[in-house]
Formats: sequence, C-alpha cells, structure tokens
Amino acid sequence: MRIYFCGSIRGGRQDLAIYQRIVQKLQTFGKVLTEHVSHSDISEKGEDAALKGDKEIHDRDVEWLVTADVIVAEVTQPSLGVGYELGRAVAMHKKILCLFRPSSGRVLSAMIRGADSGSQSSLFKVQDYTEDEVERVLQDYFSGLSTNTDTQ
Ligand SMILES: O=c1[nH]c(=O)n([C@H]2C[C@H](O)[C@@H](COP(=O)(O)O)O2)cc1CO
Repeated sequence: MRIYFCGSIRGGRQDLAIYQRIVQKLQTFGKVLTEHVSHSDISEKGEDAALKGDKEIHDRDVEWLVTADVIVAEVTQPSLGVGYELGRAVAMHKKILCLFRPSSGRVLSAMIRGADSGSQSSLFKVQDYTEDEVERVLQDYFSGLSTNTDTQ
C-alpha cells in the first residue's frame, strides 16, 4: 500500500510531534511516500530550496500523489500546500482521510469538512480526534479499507 501523508510545512511546524506519531503508525500499513513531512530537520522554510527548487518539490509530490493508494492529511494546522494536495487528490478520485483536532480551538475549513458527504461510501472522510487516540483512529480506518478490499 502506497500512502501519501500531508502535513503543514510552510504553514507552520507546530504539530510536528503528532505528524511523527502518524507517520510511524502509517508505516505499519505500507510505504509512506512523504515521510519527510515528519522530519524534525525540515523547518517552516521547507526542504532545502538550494537542493530542490519549489518546482521540483511540486512536481515530485504530484507524481507521488498519482501513484498513492490512499491519502492521509493532518489538517489542524492550516496549510495552503495541504489544501492544494487534497484538491488534486479529490480530482484523481483517491481515498482520503483528513484528521482534525477540535481541541485546537480552530474551526476546520468548510471546503475540507464539507467535502465529506457523510455517506459510508464517501472517498473523502473527515475524522475529529484527540491526540491520545490517533493510533486507534488510523487502525480503524485502515482495517476498514482492507475489509472493503477483501469483499470486492
Ligand atoms: O518543502 C516542501 N516539501 C513538501 O513536500 N511540501 C508538501 C508536503 C506537505 O504535505 C505540504 C505542505 O505545504 P505547506 O508548505 O504549504 O504547508 O506540501 C511542501 C513544502 C514547502 O512548501
């Protein structure tokens, strides 16, 4: 399973510790293409622009999106890049899980929450969670995916 993880970089790195827990758990389900999003040496300046220009970062990430089986996004810290990735992934008809922590005091964008039709079969899911339950929430989502695959 190829998993594309989205998390804020230039939007702010405040949630880095939770990104690390998410990526660690995702690695038990498959290959995380964007593991670097959880690296503590990537600041809010982004990946080393001298090594990789913005165009290279964009083109590489869109290519990874194309090959991904599932997208998991932590959307509590608002990020233009994450919003863009999600819009592109919707257009590609990918399975998407967005994770949001209401305890942050923020209200999630209607363009993200409203993309979840609420139906069982929706490809786009928004899940509210608290930090202590993040591994369980991921476990439940991925168990559901394999059950669906088994019955297809
Ligand atoms: O250096 C980068 N590398 C990179 O892979 N990204 C991608 C992955 C993240 O899910 C998303 C973060 O966007 P932003 O930087 O606008 O918060 O964009 C974004 C940047 C910097 O914008």
